[in-house]
Amino acid sequence: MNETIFPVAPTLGERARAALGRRNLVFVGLMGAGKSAIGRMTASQLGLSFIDTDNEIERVSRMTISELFAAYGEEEFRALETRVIKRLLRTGPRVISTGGGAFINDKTRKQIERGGVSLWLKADLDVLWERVNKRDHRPLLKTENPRQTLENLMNQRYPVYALADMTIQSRDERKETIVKEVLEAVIEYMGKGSRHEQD
Ligand SMILES: Nc1ncnc2c1ncn2[C@@H]1O[C@H](COP(=O)(O)OP(=O)(O)OP(=O)(O)O)[C@@H](O)[C@H]1O
Ligand SMILES: O=C(O)C1=C[C@@H](O)[C@@H](O)[C@H](O)C1
Ligand SMILES: [Mg+2]
Repeated sequence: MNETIFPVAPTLGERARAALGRRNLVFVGLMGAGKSAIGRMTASQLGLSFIDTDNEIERVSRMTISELFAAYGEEEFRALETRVIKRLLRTGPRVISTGGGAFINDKTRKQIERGGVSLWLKADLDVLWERVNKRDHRPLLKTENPRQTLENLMNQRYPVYALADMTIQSRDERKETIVKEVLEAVIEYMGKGSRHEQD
């Protein structure tokens, strides 16, 4: 019997994986933007491993983020975060979801610029608040008016997150849809005159 073999078109994930090459894909953005949830699903589509820097920091320090802030303060936490991210970028490629403040730190942001392509998951205050107000494990939001604190962080940080290579709006939409947009953005960014084109 004659068998006809049809060429199989690569999936969106496979095309994005090829476009990414040896680069890490690094998710940045505020608490609740979806970096962990969308990052994990994106990694699975790309066939890459996934790591969340907050989880990795908790693993290596054997302390929770809240405990680290309480025991050593934010500055020490940032120094640890910088070290952890540097190591993760060196041993990729992988998908890395960063803690909300990582990209704001100049040193960490420069590392990410060198070792990865960055994607800002941008979200409105209402979306973020809806997602973060259910849990109280975030030390920076342990204030009298956490919604206002979140808004202040948006005002301070959004100009810096805007330096990321790509931006995708995180909104009340199925996670699968956001992941698809992420993969399309990677293909477009890596293909069209990105600063990583020659890598
Ligand atoms: N598109 C979406 N639709 C519905 N829920 C979402 C969507 N994206 C994320 N979420 C949910 O919002 C919550 C916050 O998301 P996630 O933990 O991924 O945010 P994060 O950016 O990693 O926050 P943090 O910086 O605090 O770790 C989670 O419960 C997640 O499942
Ligand atoms: O936005 C921030 O500065 C933070 C976000 C979290 O992911 C944690 O990294 C920590 O709570 C600090
Ligand atoms: Mg997270």
